Amino acid sequence: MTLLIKNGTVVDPASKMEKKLDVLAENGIITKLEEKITDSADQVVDAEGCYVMPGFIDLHVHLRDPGLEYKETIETGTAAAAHGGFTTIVAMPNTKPVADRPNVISYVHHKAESVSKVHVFQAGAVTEGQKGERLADITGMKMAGSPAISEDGKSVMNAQLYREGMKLAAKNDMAVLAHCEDINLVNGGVMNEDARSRALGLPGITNSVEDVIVARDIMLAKETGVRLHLCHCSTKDSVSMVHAAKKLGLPVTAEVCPHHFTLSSDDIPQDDANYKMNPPLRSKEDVEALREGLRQDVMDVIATDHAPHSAREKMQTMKKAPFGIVGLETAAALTYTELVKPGILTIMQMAEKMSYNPAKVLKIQDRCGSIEIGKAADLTVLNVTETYKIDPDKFFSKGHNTPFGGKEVQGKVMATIVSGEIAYQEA
Ligand SMILES: NC(=O)N[C@@H](CC(=O)O)C(=O)O
Ligand SMILES: [Zn+2]
Ligand SMILES: [Zn+2]
Repeated sequence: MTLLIKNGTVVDPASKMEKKLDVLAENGIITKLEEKITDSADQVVDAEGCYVMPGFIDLHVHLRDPGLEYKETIETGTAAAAHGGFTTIVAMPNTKPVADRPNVISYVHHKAESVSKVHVFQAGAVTEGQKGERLADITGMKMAGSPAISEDGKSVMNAQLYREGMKLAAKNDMAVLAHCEDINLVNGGVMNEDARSRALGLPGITNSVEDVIVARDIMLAKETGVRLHLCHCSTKDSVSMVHAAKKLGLPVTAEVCPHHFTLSSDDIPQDDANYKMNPPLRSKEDVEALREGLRQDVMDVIATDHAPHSAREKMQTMKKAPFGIVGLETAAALTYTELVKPGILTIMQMAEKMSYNPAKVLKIQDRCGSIEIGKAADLTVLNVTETYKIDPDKFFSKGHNTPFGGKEVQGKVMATIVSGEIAYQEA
């Protein structure tokens, strides 16, 4: 099986090369990178006028399977991933049952093998049932193929228990993907605490809800030596603390979600649960700090926190609806439109934050995350010249819960190639 991508501009974060080159893949591996490849191939993708990027890697996806398939399934979630240019995703463990043991990890991996065109890694929970009482079988989950642990959806509030979990993760060379939220400080909040929440008459979530746990988790990582990856950072002080941790040489990385660098709480037009997610949309000052943190490479990764919910759930008021919005099918466009187009990030930085850096967090950079001979042919062809409107009716995800419907963007995925095969191609 051979596949040839012609006429595109290859963006390779490993060699920092941006150059018009053809790419030949044979049996899933990149075998040629040259100006004009004349070999015949089983399939040819014309990437004229497009970027050819290393396939995007999303460290933060909720696939909702097992148990919450009315929101999403492995089939629909991974189809959405391919549609969004993602070739590898990490699924979070807050399913039903919780992914807290080897057989749930294996269930997701096996099911993905049969129904998914993209690579799927299931993260293991830190504690049994995410109850925060006893550690899950972390070593067993590593043996079942899980690269990371996470209590996403909540924080492990018992720091001693978390510290023991981190030690086990460090021993197993697993990353800890940390959702940072002090559950007591939340105090019933549903959006950022500010003038807008007061105007809407809704209970607020202060920045300290996130910041105190970011500080705690960085100190626990310092003590345990674990690789700590901070999920969905939303505050300016999170950025400062990540910066300080890096200055200390700690193995800390951090992600920002597109909605947090695109919208502030001032953009919430009314009580509409499509604007409800955790952490919440923050102040303009926070948004500015996130953008600056990304620009300066303090913030390493752009991840979606794709959190599908049913229309019925999200029709409710902000007080009642669950937290979360979908993200797989809007992330590339929002990143290009909000960050690359205005010159905040280069296209190379986009490739780093959406592919190369997440590959390093998962320690799979020997296989993917870059465009080099011998690497997996996991590639995303991105058109950035055409302007279009985001249309949730075109999503492959079951979830249509997004505040971005109708938004004009640039950055359309033309083809997603996984192991040398076309997983998605724009008609
Ligand atoms: N981000 C969200 O608002 N929701 C996530 C949970 C999470 O990521 O914390 C979900 O599972 O729905
Ligand atoms: Zn979370
Ligand atoms: Zn999440």
